[in-house]
Amino acid sequence: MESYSLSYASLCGLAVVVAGWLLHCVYKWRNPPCNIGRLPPGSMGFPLVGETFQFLRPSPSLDIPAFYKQRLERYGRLFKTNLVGHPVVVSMDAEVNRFIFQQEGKLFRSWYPDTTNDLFGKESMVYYDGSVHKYVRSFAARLFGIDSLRDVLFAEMEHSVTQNLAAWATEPFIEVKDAVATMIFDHMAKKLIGFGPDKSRKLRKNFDAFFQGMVSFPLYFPGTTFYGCIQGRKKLQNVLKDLLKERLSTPQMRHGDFLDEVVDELRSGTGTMNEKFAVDFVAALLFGTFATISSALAVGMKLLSDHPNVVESLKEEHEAILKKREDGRTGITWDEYKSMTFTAQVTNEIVRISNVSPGIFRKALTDVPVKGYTIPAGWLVMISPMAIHLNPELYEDPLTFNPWRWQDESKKSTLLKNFMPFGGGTRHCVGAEFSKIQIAIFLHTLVTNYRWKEIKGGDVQRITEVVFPTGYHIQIIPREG
Ligand code: HEM
Repeated sequence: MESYSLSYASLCGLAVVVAGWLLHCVYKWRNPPCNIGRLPPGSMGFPLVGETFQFLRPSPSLDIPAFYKQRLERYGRLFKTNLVGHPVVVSMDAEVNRFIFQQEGKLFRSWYPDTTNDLFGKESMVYYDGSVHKYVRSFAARLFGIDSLRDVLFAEMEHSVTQNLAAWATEPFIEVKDAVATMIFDHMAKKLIGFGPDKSRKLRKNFDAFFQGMVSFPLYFPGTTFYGCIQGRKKLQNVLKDLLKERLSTPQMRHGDFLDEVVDELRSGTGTMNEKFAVDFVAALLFGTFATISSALAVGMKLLSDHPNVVESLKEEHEAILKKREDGRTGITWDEYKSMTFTAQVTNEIVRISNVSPGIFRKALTDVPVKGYTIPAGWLVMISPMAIHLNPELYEDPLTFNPWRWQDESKKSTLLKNFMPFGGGTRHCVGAEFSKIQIAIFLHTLVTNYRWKEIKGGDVQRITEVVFPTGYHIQIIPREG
């Protein structure tokens, strides 16, 4: 009896110690240390998962999700949280964002959560900084820089858009995001790795679940979104690795694609690029081109369908361009592209509302004071372009698709100052101009030759970018006359 009470007492004692230890851990989790100053307000959520599940909950409309709205009301434009185990300061403050962009490699450096690194590779472009980063950007500019865009890609994009729209017009309907993604992927798979449509479409299947992985919880077992993503990435990497190996073993054979240049670089012996990086780099470019623009254009098509007055103004601009042509030419010139003022305004509105980038991540290299708070060394900062672009103090009536807001010269510079869909500073998006051209050529060819009818789908949700849970299906119809 006595020994029973003793062991019962020890068990109770142990339970108290464990409970105390757990409480201590929870307290430490919820009250992270800050050496100087004070942390921004906010909650670190539950141990291990933080506030990840709240963060991933979509809004059932174009509006900013509740995760941001509630914290904006409670804490203001700068708040702390924990996402997938990382302490993060979320910035919805345009001034703070501009400051962070300018501090790349000084107070902050590019850093992405393990989930993103698992998807894009631990040594992807976002991993490098300083001179290696500069070198990689200049390497990408061989394909996406202004000379290549104007002299090579421009005409190719027009050809690809013309061919695809004509093919879509023979179908009862198309799902916009998927059709645009296929169009861009086919073009880019040819340019980057020399794949024709058959091989390219097989390769793209590996990307299908990929994009969701960027905003999924990193649970790696069969059946989870994250598992599907990583499997897709592995298959993709194997295809690219085998291709690179084959190309390296036959360097004398030229294919007229970007991989030729990668092979030259790897064989040059400068050592700046290695094979592992080359594979991740090409995969990221393949992904970056089609996933981003297809999402933006799907939102763009929905917004245009809902705003026929914008379509009318687009038609006016593009028909005027056709009328001005005196030589019976059919292709768009670079000068014509540069003259598409209203189209540029429409493009701005599409990227402002769609917010394709889920968030821009940086890591504080030291304790950084901002707006009366401290971002401790080692913490992440997540810049949310969406929260800026949908802020009614910066963009009047922000959920309204209004290309004319960009017309007023007196307001334009303020709008542009706060416009950050492509990031900023030394990491400004490599594909920003490519994206704008692709959208302009698409809109030109569409409104001058076709009209369209909504068939099904089109309901939207927003995580940060806008998504269509049941797709968005439209019929493309040739215009008469
Ligand atoms: C609507 C289309 C697009 C949007 C909204 C977009 C957005 C962004 C953003 C916000 C960043 C900054 C990331 C950071 O600072 O950490 C970025 C970087 C980047 N983007 Fe895009 N992007 C788009 C299209 C493209 C395309 C078509 C390409 C293909 C070439 C591309 C390639 C890249 C690359 C390589 C970087 C990394 C730049 C660096 O770290 O220096 N993007 N993009």
